[in-house]
Amino acid sequence: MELTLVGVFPPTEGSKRSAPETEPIASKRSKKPKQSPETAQAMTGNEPTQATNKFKPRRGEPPVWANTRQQINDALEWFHCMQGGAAHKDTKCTGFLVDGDNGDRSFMSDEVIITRIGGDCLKDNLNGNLNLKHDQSPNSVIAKSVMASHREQKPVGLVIGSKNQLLKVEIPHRYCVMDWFLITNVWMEKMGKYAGFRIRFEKLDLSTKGWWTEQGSDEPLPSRKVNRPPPERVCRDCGESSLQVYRKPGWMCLTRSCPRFWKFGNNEPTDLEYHPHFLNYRHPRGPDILNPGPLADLVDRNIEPSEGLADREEWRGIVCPHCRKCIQRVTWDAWDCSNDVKQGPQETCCYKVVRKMREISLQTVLERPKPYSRAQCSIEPVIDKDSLKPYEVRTYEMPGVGSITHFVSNAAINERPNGPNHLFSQLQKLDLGLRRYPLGSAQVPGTLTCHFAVNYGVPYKYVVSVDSKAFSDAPAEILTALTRLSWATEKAVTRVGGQYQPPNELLALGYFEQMKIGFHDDGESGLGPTIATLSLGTRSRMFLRMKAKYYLGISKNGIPTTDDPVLPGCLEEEERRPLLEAFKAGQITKKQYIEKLKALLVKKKGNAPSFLTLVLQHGDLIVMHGAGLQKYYEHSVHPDNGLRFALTSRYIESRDEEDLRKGAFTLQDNQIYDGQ
Ligand SMILES: O=C(O)CCC(=O)C(=O)O
Ligand SMILES: [Fe+2]
Repeated sequence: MELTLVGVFPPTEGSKRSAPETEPIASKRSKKPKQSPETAQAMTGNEPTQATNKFKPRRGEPPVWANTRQQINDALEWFHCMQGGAAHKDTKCTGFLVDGDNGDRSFMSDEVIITRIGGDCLKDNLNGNLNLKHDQSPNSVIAKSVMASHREQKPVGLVIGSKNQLLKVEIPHRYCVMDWFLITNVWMEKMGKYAGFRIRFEKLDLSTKGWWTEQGSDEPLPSRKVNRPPPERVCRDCGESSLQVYRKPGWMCLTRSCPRFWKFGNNEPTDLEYHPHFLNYRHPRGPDILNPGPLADLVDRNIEPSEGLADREEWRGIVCPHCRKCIQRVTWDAWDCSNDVKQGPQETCCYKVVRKMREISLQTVLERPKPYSRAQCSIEPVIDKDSLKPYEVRTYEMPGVGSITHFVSNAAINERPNGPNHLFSQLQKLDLGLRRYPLGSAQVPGTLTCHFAVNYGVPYKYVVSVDSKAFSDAPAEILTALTRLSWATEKAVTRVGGQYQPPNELLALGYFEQMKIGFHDDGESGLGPTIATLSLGTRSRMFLRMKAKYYLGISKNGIPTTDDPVLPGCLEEEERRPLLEAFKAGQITKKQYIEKLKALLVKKKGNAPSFLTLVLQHGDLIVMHGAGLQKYYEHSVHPDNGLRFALTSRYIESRDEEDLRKGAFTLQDNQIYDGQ
């Protein structure tokens, strides 16, 4: 098969023509070429956008669809991509989304799509369009992966989003899988001030019409229309060959480094019209193109065993064999088509696969731990092996901020009745109601957490819209964990001279293989300054770092942090401290302080490195104490591969009687933990 790459790399020797033409082709033409059905449909890509009442009847239905990005991401292995248009795997582009803003000159016909490669853009506040902020680099991951799939003729799965304005038919769901396509051309064009990549896709299977075409629309174009490639010319300045993408104004050099790049005569083009051969040409399908197989696996998972493990496969999404929606694993024990944060009003599918967990032995999750490089630690702990024996207690003091106390467990503690081993086994058998919730701070709405959670006691912000369960209705194991957490909280707080407040809330998190909790803080108004966590199951690492706004001293939008305490280890600490002191002493005004901070910190970006990494083993307890730890710092936890539970308790202030009732509990004598 012959696929053409134009305007990006110098073509190979063989593809250069010896005698470049001197005049642009189009200027020699006197007669306007006849438009093919395809070009008549959308010649420039700037046609009016579709209005709801103008939709034409659609030929078919999408083979797979989804309401959120994460649903497709979870269910289709060729579309692992939460942001941006292009999904890639092993340095090749595997999937591509064509949604709202595809840029000027976007084009879509039944079999050909021309769009741009996303990224490197800023949003125009006036019209919401995305504009390039600099030239796109051929070395970006996305450009390289697109070029690799083009070069290797690797079919790419296309997904269309309902914000797309180029189709004449209604797109029935927010995201709909189209079909496999080939990337036939990748080239550069000027888009506003800067140059970016454009990409042409061609439907792989030309023998059938896509579901997105108009009912009764023409069958595939006759061969005389599709076997004429667009003209190609060699630039007299740079000697590189470029295809003629545009009939109007005519041929232009598409080599970015050439002085004649994107110029017709001496000017940049203003009025562009695609060359009909560029749109209509269908690249011959050679024997090298590998059949990518079905777009999705449509197996009914109910024919499989009803018990599962906690491995990665178990929480991948599946495609509903009834309605073809991508279903996420939202609850601990089921794939359920009706369980969807963004369900549409017409959705009635009740397909469900119940998967109880087969008990996983502690031994299997504890064996073969991953090798770690030395844990990062810029604070030396005070180690106490005696006073709370058999625990070893490591205290990390952060003056003015708080402290972190790590109770290191061991086999003797873990094996005791009602101890960590017993809890790990029991939590697998109980129906705790663990589920993934939408992330409040997600950049992509509808994104679910990468772990399961359930809240007991006084409601906590984590479970935004969902009620917490009362401790009086909780299984005994939850109270058993709570008493251990209360014990650790009291010991840790009193050791650093703090005031102990018994916890009244417990958040249980469950992690399957490759799940984690990203950087966050546990701060909430009314939240006490102490947070205790019991780790069960596979080993994990807890990372702590300064929040970016305190580390950099400036927000992402370039606004200086005015409540900046200038924490030890922050960026430009030596310059920021005297500035803060001068401001506090009234030597400079707030305005001057902000201006000086801006001048010092403008362009600072990125995240703080972790200053503390704690390795949490089965049975260990961690207590974070001090409101400053949640205000200025954030933490994340990455379990090794395997099953893990984390039970975290806090004290939450509330005046709501119902909430307080949920947080009340009574313990039997044998439930009280004595530290053994
Ligand atoms: O999994 C863990 O150990 C941490 C849990 C956590 O950070 C939280 O519940 O807020
Ligand atoms: Fe947390």
